[in-house]
Formats: sequence, C-alpha cells, structure tokens
Amino acid sequence: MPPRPRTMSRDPTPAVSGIVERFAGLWSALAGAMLAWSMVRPYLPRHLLPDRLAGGSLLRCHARSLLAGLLDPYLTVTLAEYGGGEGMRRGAAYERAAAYLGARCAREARTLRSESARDGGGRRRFVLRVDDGEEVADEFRGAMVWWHAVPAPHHRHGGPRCDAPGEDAGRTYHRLVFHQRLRDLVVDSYLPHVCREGRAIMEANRRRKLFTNAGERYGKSSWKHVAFKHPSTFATLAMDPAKKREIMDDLDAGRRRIGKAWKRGYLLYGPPGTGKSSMIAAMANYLDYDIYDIELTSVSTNTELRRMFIDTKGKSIIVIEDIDCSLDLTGKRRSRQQPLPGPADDDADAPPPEPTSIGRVTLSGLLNFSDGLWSACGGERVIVFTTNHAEWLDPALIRRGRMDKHIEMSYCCFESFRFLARNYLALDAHPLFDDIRAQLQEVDITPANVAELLTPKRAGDDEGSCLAGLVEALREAAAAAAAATKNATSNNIQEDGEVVEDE
Ligand SMILES: Nc1ncnc2c1ncn2[C@@H]1O[C@H](COP(=O)(O)OP(=O)(O)OP(=O)(O)O)[C@@H](O)[C@H]1O
Repeated sequence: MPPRPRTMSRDPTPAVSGIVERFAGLWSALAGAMLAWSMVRPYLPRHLLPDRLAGGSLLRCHARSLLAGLLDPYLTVTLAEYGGGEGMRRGAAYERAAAYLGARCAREARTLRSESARDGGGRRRFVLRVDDGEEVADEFRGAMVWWHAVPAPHHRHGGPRCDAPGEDAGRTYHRLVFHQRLRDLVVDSYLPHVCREGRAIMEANRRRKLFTNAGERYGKSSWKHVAFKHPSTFATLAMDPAKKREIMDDLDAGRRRIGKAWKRGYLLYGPPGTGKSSMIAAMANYLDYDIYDIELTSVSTNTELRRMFIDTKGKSIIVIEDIDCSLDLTGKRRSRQQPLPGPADDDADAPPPEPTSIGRVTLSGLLNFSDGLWSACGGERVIVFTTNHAEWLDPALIRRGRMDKHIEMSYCCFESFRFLARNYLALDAHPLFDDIRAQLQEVDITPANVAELLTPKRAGDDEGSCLAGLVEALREAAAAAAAATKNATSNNIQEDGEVVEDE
C-alpha cells in the first residue's frame, strides 16, 4: 500500500501569529522613534533643522499618511461651488461636474432635482441633477469612483452660507472619492474627462439669457437675467444683403478662433426703428450667445462698471444702447429720462443737449472697459454700442480697433421693402410695387413702420389692402414733408419779404 500523501492542510495559527508579531514590532519601533524624536527635538538648534522638520510636521505628516493609507486607502477631491479662485462666480469645474453627474449618473441617485432647459431646437425639456446629500458611483476605464453632493452648511442667520448670485446658492461642493491606486488615472484622465463631458452637456442644455443691470444688490448694480427669446435673425432682417453677409462673415471669423479669447466691437447707428435692436438679437441668435444689456445710468462708478464687466461670461454680446444718452463726451452722464430731441430730430445738426445729471462713469472708464479688460477676462465677447446720433460721439470711443465695424441702419429702400413684403406677405411682385418704389425714393420711412403697415390687422385684410395702406402712409408722409419744408421756408422770410440765410 503506497504511503499516504502528506496532508496539504496546515495549522494556520503560526502564520497569523507571525504577522501579528511583525506588526507589533513595527508599531513599537515607530512608537519608540516618535518618543525619541520628541525628546531630542527640543535640544536641537532650530536653525539647523529644515522648516518643516523644525515644526515636527514632516514626521507627523508621514506617520499620519502611513496610518491613513493603511486604515482608509481612499482619497477625496472636492470641487467647490464658489471660492475656487473665481471670486463670486460659480466654479466652472463644479458646474461641469454637476452637469456630468446629472447626465451620466442620475439613474443611480435616489433623489434628483429637475431643471427646465431648452434643447438646440428650442423645445423645453427637463434636465436632472443629483440632489444634495446624494451619493452616486461612476465607472471609468474599469475603475470605480464615487461622487457625493454635499449641501452648504447653513449660516447662523438661517440662510445659505454663500449668497453669491445664481439659483443654486444652497449647494456647496461635490466630493469625489476613489482608491489611492487610481490617483494618476483620476487626476490625469478622469477629471479632465468629466470637465470635457460636462461642458459639452452644458452647451447642449444651455438656455440663452438676457442679462440686465436694472436691479441693485447691496446698493450696487448687479446682473439679473431672463430667458432670451427674440425672433429676429439675419434671415428676417431687411438690409443690404452684401452688408449683411459682411457682418456674418466677420462674426464667423471670430467664432472660428476656438479656444482663443477674441472680441469684436460694433457701432450700430441710425434713426429709431431702423433695426438696431433687431440686429443685436440676430447676432445673438446667429452666434448662440447671451446678451448683457448695460444701462450705464444705473452704474455709479468706473470700478463698478469694471466689476460688472468681469462678472460677464464668455460667449456673450455686451450692449450699451443709446450710448449718446448715457455718457456725455466729457465723461459726464446724462439721465436717460431726460428726453433727447425726437427722431431725425427736427434739427439733426444741433449739438447734443446739456447733461442734467452727473455721475461717475467717465468716458475713460468706458474706454478701459471696452478695450483694456478683454485680454484679462478671456472668452469670446462682442461689444455693441448703439446710437441715433453717431456724430455726437467722441471719436476716441468709436475709433477703429475699439469699434471694429460701424454699421449704418438706414431708412427703408425699395430692396428692404421687397424683403419685408416677402417675409410679411409672401409677395414677390404686385401692381402697387412700382408706386411704392417711386414713393420710397422721396420719403424717409423706417423698416419698423413698413413692417407695421404690412402686418394684417383685421379679419379680411389681405396683401392688397396692406400695400394700399402703405401707399397711403407714404403719400401722407410726402405731403407732411412738403408742408414742413414750405413752413420752414416761410419762417425764414421776414415780414419785409427778405430771405434770411441759415447760418
Ligand atoms: N431692418 C429691419 N428688418 C426687419 N424688421 C425691422 C427692421 N428694422 C425694424 N424692424 C422691425 O421694427 C421693430 C423695431 O425695430 P428695432 O427695435 O430693432 O429698431 P431700433 O433701431 O433698435 O429702434 P430704437 O433706436 O428705437 O431702439 C422690430 O421689432 C422689427 O419688427
């Protein structure tokens, strides 16, 4: 009978006790070293010790991280909502992580928050966000990580600790937890991946906004926003097609500079109702940018103007409308409530009226705003000034380089009328067109007026009646202009019949 094979099973007790003994030895050596160090350190001259060693922190640090690594091998990265070196702005990394988590990990979370957004086609849909206190897991290249949405600790007075602008003042940070062996993967690949994906998701969910500085916070002007919805596009704007193409090409040239800061300045000038605001909306729709509409008369100092500018985000159009009403050439502001002379203003050559209220935003402050700060802020921005009186503006404000393009928005010509007739009445030709062409050569009428007249108002209004209404309005305008000329001439004839020359 073959000898019985020696059994493979061994008594585990000696192996376990060996490990325990080795650990006990390690601990006692460590404790001994720490004790010896604490006894010796006070007698060592401090200047002979490196700074960190002098404070005893190096040893403590090593001991602590060794212990921590043994007891808890997980590392934590936090992405703060505010205060990540971006002042009062929401941290970009936080926002992107929130968007990423909402899109990728929301399925796992037990409590979610919904936010409404519009997709590229303008359709409303709901975007889910991981709610405060929730923990979700994510897998990246086979490795697991965990995210925790940590709510803001509340302030003593009951409100959220941070009163920074934004709808989400309650949220403070996202905590990312992962095993220490994944450190390189997380830092070099996972976090950049989260930021990239989050940014793309934010772009797709973005609702464009119209910001205004009408409101005040703590006595300072601050941005408030509403959803930006304006139907105007380059396809609906009546103006010289070549000019339109030139503007679109100019915007495209800037937009192609992906990843680089760029800015363009546009001065839009022309009488009221010629489409300056419509042009700004068309630009915003074309570029898919937000609009910041600055009311200069609500800004009290240059410093405040600078702060407000820094608070704007990239991919935005910054607009100062009726700049001649907001800033005097000497740098003194004029109240917007103080009316300027009316359209084409009876006397277009008259000097601008005297300012009635003097503020502290100066021309030089505005010049700094319009060129000095771009490079510091980065991002893509278009700045637009509008005015009814380009001739009243300080040349320094609108010189090329500052305002790269000067665009005149003018009265309606026959081409513009045809464009509007096509858009409003779906008409390319009509027997009244010849009459209208002749009248438009004699009379100034704004595209806003023409658009209004071409809009059917009553049941039964058709193309013919709208065009007849326009012809009638043009006739009346021609008669009014003739009467005004006659009046002006007769005013210049003195009682003795002498004609007085205009100076
Ligand atoms: N060039 C245009 N093409 C198409 N529609 C126009 C044009 N100009 C004006 N309109 C129509 O007239 C309305 C008023 O025009 P808009 O507010 O753009 O003029 P504006 O020059 O900005 O006037 P203001 O100087 O008073 O602000 C627009 O909503 C639009 O419907």
